[in-house]
Amino acid sequence: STTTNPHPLSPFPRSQNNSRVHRLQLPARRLPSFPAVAPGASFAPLPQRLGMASLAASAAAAAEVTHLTQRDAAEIDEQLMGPLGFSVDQLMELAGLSVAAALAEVYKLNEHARVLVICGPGNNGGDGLVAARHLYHFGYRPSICYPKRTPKPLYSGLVTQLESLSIPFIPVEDLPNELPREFDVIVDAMFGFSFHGTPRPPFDHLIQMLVSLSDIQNPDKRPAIVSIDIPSGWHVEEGDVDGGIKPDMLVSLTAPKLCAKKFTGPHHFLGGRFVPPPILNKYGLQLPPYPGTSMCVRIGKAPSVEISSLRENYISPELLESQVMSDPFDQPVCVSPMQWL
Ligand SMILES: NC(=O)C1=CN([C@@H]2O[C@H](COP(=O)(O)OP(=O)(O)OC[C@H]3O[C@@H](n4cnc5c(N)ncnc54)[C@H](O)[C@@H]3O)[C@@H](O)[C@H]2O)[C@H](O)CC1
Ligand SMILES: [K+]
Repeated sequence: STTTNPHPLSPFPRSQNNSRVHRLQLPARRLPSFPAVAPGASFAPLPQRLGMASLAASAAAAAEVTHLTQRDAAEIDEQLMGPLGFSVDQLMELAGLSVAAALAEVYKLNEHARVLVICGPGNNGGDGLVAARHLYHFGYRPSICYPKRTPKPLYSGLVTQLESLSIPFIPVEDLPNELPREFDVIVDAMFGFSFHGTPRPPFDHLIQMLVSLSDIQNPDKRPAIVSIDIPSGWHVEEGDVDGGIKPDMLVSLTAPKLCAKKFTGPHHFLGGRFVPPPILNKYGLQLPPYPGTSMCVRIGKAPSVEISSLRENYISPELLESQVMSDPFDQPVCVSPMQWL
């Protein structure tokens, strides 16, 4: 045999005949162990091929999506970036792309081009920087507020990339008083699952600013707030315990954290389509399947679609996202919106 000894950190155990077994086994933390994942399918626990009749079952299953503790979220991150071979840059790129894709699904370019991304000092802020770059390439006009920059090559590289696109960085003290007039969407990328305690300056002020915005009742008179992974300032497990931000949209990454159970806004999405079976199995994750090649999937029920919006833009997907199956030949029968007109 030409095989050599495995690297000491190799995740692949030797099989008896001394060849590498390309299946990483992490010790199970929890009971459930799901059947093998079908090739090309993201997640085994939910039915991979849902017909029209099983849409109700799908909605019910959405209610059973796994919610992670703060500790498990951090542990999964460590395993992805340790024995599972990912780099932080890779995961952040996919996380940020998921956020941009989810935002673009809900807040269409023609009405929501002006996006302010407020970035914190950690990886949640990094996700925001990546999302801003993708939004730019989707045609949006992002601006960034990044008051506490992290002096690591990953972050300075992301800043350089954004500067090369002439994306404005707005110092916190120069943020316009009249945010609703200046922006259509605000992305909250301040804190994710490592947040603890109460926010320190200048984030206390920035969070208060978003709280005041979410107090404006008429959604047409204020920018929509999109939180990445955790609504910043919320307790990662308890949720909004202190009159915090009420985002319109939450994009959970990898899996929702416990605080997401308290999210009552209209748009909850899951992103971070990179979770491999060893993590799914070890943590017994129940997650919805991603449709087709999408980087994000809606969790829970979509708000009802207005016929007028379909008439305006009839080439939009004809199905609610939650109805779209991963297999293009397995879509439920749908009446074209043009036939309704
Ligand atoms: N596997 C995944 O799902 C991935 C998710 N990603 C994103 O990363 C964040 C978690 O990133 P992390 O760097 O661990 O932490 P945070 O961004 O939450 O912030 C840490 C940062 O904040 C400071 N801090 C903590 N508490 C406070 C406070 N009360 N006041 C002020 N500052 C505070 C702390 O000192 C640190 O500097 C996750 O949520 C996802 O968004 C990855 O991008 C990809 C993998
Ligand atoms: K956040």
